[in-house]
Amino acid sequence: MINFVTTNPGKVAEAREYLDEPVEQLDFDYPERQAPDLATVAAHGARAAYRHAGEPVIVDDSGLTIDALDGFPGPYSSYVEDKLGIERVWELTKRESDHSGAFRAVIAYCDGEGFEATPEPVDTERRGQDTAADRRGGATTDEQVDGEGLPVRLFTGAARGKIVAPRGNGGFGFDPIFEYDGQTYAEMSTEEKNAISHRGRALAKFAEWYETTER
Ligand SMILES: O=c1[nH]c(=O)c2ncn([C@@H]3O[C@H](COP(=O)(O)OP(=O)(O)OP(=O)(O)O)[C@@H](O)[C@H]3O)c2[nH]1
Repeated sequence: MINFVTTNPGKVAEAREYLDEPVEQLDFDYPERQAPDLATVAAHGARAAYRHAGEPVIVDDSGLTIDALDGFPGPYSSYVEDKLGIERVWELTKRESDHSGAFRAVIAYCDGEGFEATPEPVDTERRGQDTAADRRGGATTDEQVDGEGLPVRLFTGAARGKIVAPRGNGGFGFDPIFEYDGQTYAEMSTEEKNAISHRGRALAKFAEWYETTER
């Protein structure tokens, strides 16, 4: 059983669809650290979530980056969704000539144990927001991320697409304004979205590692 610590049931639904292992949602709003990269936020969150749960956990920190807006809203996606809403994010993007953007997800696993440091290859598909912490990928130690004393393993995924006027009723968050290969995420089934999405790609890497690693 995997404890997915998140307040977002949309993330859990995708993980359940993807992973063979049962996924339990632990609805705990861990304190989110403000940082310019998702990896730092996810690693910090996984430590806090592990301390809260006392059992192995995963957390996901994800966000939308819009190229013409210099990667906005990035790690602040949740806040921007809450305060501006997706319609206004589309309005901001509409004025620009370049509508391209990317979704990125970092899944962080923490079980209080150490890992061998074997960095994973990084997605080549993304642009902008590619910080040193992101590039490191793979196993991290506290010193490598933020010196808080618990090792965390990171799995990243990215999908590039286009910001469009809202379409579709499925999914959650920014799904209606993110188009990949002619369809918005909100027009796809969970299965279709998982096959190509940022989270699906991160989940694939996590699943491969989780299923083949003795813990
Ligand atoms: O349309 C979307 N399709 C996706 O696949 C997706 N993945 C993430 N997001 C949005 O990006 C922010 C993440 O913020 P976030 O990682 O802090 O999560 P959150 O605040 O929703 O929950 P929690 O896990 O932190 O409790 C939130 O605004 C999410 O709605 C998505 N939007």
